[in-house]
Amino acid sequence: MPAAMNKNGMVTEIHTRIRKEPFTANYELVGRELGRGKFAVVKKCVEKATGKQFAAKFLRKRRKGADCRVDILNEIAVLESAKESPYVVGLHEVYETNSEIVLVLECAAGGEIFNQCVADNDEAFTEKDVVRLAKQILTGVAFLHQNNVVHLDLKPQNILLTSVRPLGDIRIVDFGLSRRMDSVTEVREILGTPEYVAPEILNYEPISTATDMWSIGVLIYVMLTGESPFLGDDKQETFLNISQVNVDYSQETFEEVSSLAVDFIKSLLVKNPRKRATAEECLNHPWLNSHPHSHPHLHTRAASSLDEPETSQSESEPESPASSPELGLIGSYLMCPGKGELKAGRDTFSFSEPPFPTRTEIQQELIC
Ligand SMILES: Nc1ncnc2c1ncn2[C@@H]1O[C@H](COP(=O)(O)OP(=O)(O)OP(=O)(O)O)[C@@H](O)[C@H]1O
Repeated sequence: MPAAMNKNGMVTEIHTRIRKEPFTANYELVGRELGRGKFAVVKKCVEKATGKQFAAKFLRKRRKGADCRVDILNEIAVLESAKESPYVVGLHEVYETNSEIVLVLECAAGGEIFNQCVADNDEAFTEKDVVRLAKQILTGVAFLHQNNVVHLDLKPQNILLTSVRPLGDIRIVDFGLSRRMDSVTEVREILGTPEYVAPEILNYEPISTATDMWSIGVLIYVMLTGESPFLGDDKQETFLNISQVNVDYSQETFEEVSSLAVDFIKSLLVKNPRKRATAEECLNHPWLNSHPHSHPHLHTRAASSLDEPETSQSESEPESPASSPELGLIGSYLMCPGKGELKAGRDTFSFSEPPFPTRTEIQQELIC
């Protein structure tokens, strides 16, 4: 295990200088809030010295009564390790006050791809757009995986665009749940978005880079159809759909979408993580090297079944839920580098149990 990594797979050694002067000495906040998450507010700002625009992410250090500074250091360390990738949001500077850490990030002015996923007009993606953006997402994720980082929260709200018109390039954001996979480590708490989590998360089985690949399968499904493949009427139904890999591949849902695209998604929404395509394998899939027509705009039917996130403009309480309901699993996960041979001894989550299994200790055996 690298020296600066704790047993939860979090890296705490960073190279960026943490500035202690007030953030407002060097930046001016402009315009409206760009977004918010569970513990952060993101606002547009301008660097006084250069006039350049950035996105300032204000992260609270105390969350639910606990000091979470190490989690923020981990997020910074992951951003540092991915700075060579054009598809991972750039980190410019870091500021710290008694209560907050401010990450000054490259501003992705086009916002979340979520907006195009729910669009029902000419703002919606064409299949050609999705092919181009999928290549970028996979190139970014392949870079993370080559560097032994797993994102663990890939969803349309965390894939941003540099511009909307013309359609720009993607930037992957929100490394708050990311972990290093350099050695077998344990993760105790997984907070994610129910619709995007892989079956191994629900079953408390080991996490690997394949866990991200499941989420990419869901993401591409949503980008092409405007529908969320596993979303049920409640969390329990969503979990059941995920666990049973209950996916609708009907022609009606994939109207105007090529069969190569469906084949691509099928290579990712596979229950066994070892049988799921890797990012590298995906990049070689014929769909990504095909040339679908640029029209029509996809899912121009009635708006999709996706939950629209509430983007609150309020300044006050960053802990309020921002997007679709969160998943909160407290468990014990093993993280396995690569696709090692895994043997998990956990009995499967029963859906007669409450929707949030809270088992704290699971015996697992790992043969890598
Ligand atoms: N660099 C950026 N440029 C523009 N908008 C951004 C940027 N970073 C984040 N945002 C916006 O702010 C939102 C919240 O940011 P982020 O997901 O990083 O916060 P978080 O608190 O870690 O979220 P979560 O609760 O999902 O873990 C994003 O979904 C996006 O809409």
